[in-house]
Amino acid sequence: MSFRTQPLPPARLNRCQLFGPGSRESLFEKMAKSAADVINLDLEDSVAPADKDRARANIIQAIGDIDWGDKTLSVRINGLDTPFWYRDVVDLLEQAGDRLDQIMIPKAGNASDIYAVDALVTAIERAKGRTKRINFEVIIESAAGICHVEEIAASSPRMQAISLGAADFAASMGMATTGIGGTQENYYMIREGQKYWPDPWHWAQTAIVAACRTHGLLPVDGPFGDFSDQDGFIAQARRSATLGMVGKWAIHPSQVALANEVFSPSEAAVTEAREILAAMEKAKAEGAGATVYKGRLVDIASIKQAEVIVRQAELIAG
Ligand SMILES: CC(C)(COP(=O)(O)OP(=O)(O)OC[C@H]1O[C@@H](n2cnc3c(N)ncnc32)[C@H](O)[C@@H]1OP(=O)(O)O)[C@@H](O)C(=O)NCCC(=O)NCCSC(=O)C[C@H](O)C(=O)O
Ligand SMILES: [Mg+2]
Repeated sequence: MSFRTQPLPPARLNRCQLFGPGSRESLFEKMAKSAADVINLDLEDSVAPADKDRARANIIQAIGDIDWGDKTLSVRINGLDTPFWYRDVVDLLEQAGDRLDQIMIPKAGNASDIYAVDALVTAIERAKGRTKRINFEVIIESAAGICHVEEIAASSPRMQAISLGAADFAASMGMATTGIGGTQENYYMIREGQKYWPDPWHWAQTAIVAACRTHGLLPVDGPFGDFSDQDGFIAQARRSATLGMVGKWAIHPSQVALANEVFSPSEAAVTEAREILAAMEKAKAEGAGATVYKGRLVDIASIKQAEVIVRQAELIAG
């Protein structure tokens, strides 16, 4: 164990990030009224090139006009490989009000990408006297991004969260699929004639979780494209939660409640976590570092595991 203690991530809910194209302003009020913790207004891939200017103007207007409640409000800018991203940053930082919390940087390939956006944001904040710091969230969705995920996580004090973008990630990796997240038909094992489908996203998710946990960020699972497949969404979200991710994107309103449900610990889980903490308090008072709870070992590491669940429950309770 390093002598450095692992930093805690930002103490805010991030169970569901609801996306909507900046060019569909009729969706904005509905997004604001949804039960998502984070709203992502999109300037990137859900907006056609010809609509970029209009989408930017819509978003800047909506940031000030709409009551976003206590949600985290984020705008996804265009990638650094496009001619659009600098105008996104300049217009947002010069014209949008203080309600904007975060910029999402897509297709990050290395720490220098974040540095470039940070330099521009910092200059505009100073020039315009913006006192509220704009935070960053990043999407890992390329081979370069996953190779450099740890340096990206460490790249700026503005960093709050990293998501996996399964669609662009699959394309960049040359994966033989057009599915966005979830089980992939041809990714299977055979044992005694039975097919079994492992999770092709597992390793990338785990790398993101490790980088985020090392640097005190929120690891988030990205989109699940087939919004008619609720069971598929839940299965993917449960796997992500088990691996340490704190939430998942919704690309349709029908996915919001599913994400909130999966990433909120159940009453039974919270009760059990509190019971483990109580059992360990008792053990400590008796001079023991381990004890038995419901027939199984619990020890000092179990305290930390239980605290993860209790902390999340406390955040939800407000
Ligand atoms: C996917 C959609 C295009 C579907 O839109 P639509 O056909 O209008 O859906 P429905 O008719 O089923 O809508 C039912 C009602 O819900 C409202 N609605 C629809 N979408 C949203 C939304 N995003 N937020 C809030 N409300 C929404 C409709 O207006 C209907 O309302 P009503 O008539 O009052 O009943 C659309 O959902 C959509 O555009 N989704 C977001 C797409 C997006 O932002 N994509 C970008 C993120 S994913 C990505 O980029 C990939 C990633 O980067 C990677 O690489 O993996
Ligand atoms: Mg993408």
